Amino acid sequence: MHTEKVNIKSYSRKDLQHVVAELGEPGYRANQIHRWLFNEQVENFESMTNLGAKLRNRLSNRYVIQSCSIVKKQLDPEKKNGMGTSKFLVKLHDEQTVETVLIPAEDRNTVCVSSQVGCPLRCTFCATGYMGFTRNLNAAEMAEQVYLVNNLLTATPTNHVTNVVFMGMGEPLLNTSNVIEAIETLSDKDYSFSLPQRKITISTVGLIPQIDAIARSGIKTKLAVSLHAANQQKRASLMPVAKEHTLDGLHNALERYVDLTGKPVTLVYMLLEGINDTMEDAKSLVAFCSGFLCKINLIDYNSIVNMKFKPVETEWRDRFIRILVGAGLNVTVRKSYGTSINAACGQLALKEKTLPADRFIK
Ligand SMILES: C[S@@+](CC[C@H](N)C(=O)[O-])C[C@H]1O[C@@H](n2cnc3c(N)ncnc32)[C@H](O)[C@@H]1O
Ligand code: SF4
Repeated sequence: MHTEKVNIKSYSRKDLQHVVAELGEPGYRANQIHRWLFNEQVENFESMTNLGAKLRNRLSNRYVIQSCSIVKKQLDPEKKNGMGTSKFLVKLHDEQTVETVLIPAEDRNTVCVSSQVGCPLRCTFCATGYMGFTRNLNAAEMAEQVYLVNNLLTATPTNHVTNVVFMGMGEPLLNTSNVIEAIETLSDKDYSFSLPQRKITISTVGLIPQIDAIARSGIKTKLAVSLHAANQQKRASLMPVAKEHTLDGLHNALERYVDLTGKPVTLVYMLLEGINDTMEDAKSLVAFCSGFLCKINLIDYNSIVNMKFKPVETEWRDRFIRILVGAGLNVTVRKSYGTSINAACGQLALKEKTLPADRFIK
């Protein structure tokens, strides 16, 4: 009977322990294999020279090594660090594709990683939400998005990835265990890439049990919560998931998170004209921020073809900011990079695809 070989990269480090145990090998072999796959990034079992010919043969009879690859690049003409904001279409282990974005700045090179093919949460302002959900990415597929971009950057001496944000396609906390595994691989101190966990940010729509799980997990990454409204009714109409993961519940979870980790949370707020931008909305945001350490990151709405939302005028945004700052909050404004190539937040699924009728400008 013909059985298809499994991609060994689809296994977590723990699964690799089972793989070697089944072959009657000692546990340390799992770490050796993991190192060959993710530190040396080898493409065949023959290269795993410290395993012995017999074991290498047995592995290649059962498994294959399949990696992700970049199948399309789009570069923003505005350059920093020799490269502009760049969007990469990355082919996964099974031919599905996701988008990965490089955002170079004066002092850093940030890679925006996708965690799912599509997203099931259907936030009303996000193009990815309209793709529907296909599947979660495994840990290797997330780590490899970073390696692929890093390999391009390191072609230029002294240039490398310095920050990673899980802000690409998908909701990372619907794929928590794989995301944590990817973070552990990217930050493994024995590997040459070895990115400190504090340079990695997980962005979530605000899933309450998963925020608790992240706090308890002991990982040292940063947490960003996409808030976008501090009024329950408004938030639920923008983000359907907020009906179940309510603002009150989220506030309590963030208090617990900060208590346990000692780290502030970034609240991401996208100003949408006539929707969440009134002075009353600013005051609700101030009230939401009491009781736990946080920073506000105001972001611009990146327009999605045919969607009914509009970004606010700069003067209006400044009035909003004055209320927040006046209340003693720490506010930053994120400049949107990459809009000319549809690489900015929420634009990652944007193709020539038509959106449903309720998203058309009325
Ligand atoms: C695409 S999401 C992925 C991470 C996670 N699912 C989340 O929602 O936080 C990353 C960020 O993009 C924001 N976003 C989505 N659509 C946007 C749009 N049209 N303009 C600006 N930001 C958008 C989200 O609210 C979130 O803060
Ligand atoms: S904003 Fe995040 S959670 Fe919402 S649909 Fe987009 S990817 Fe999913």
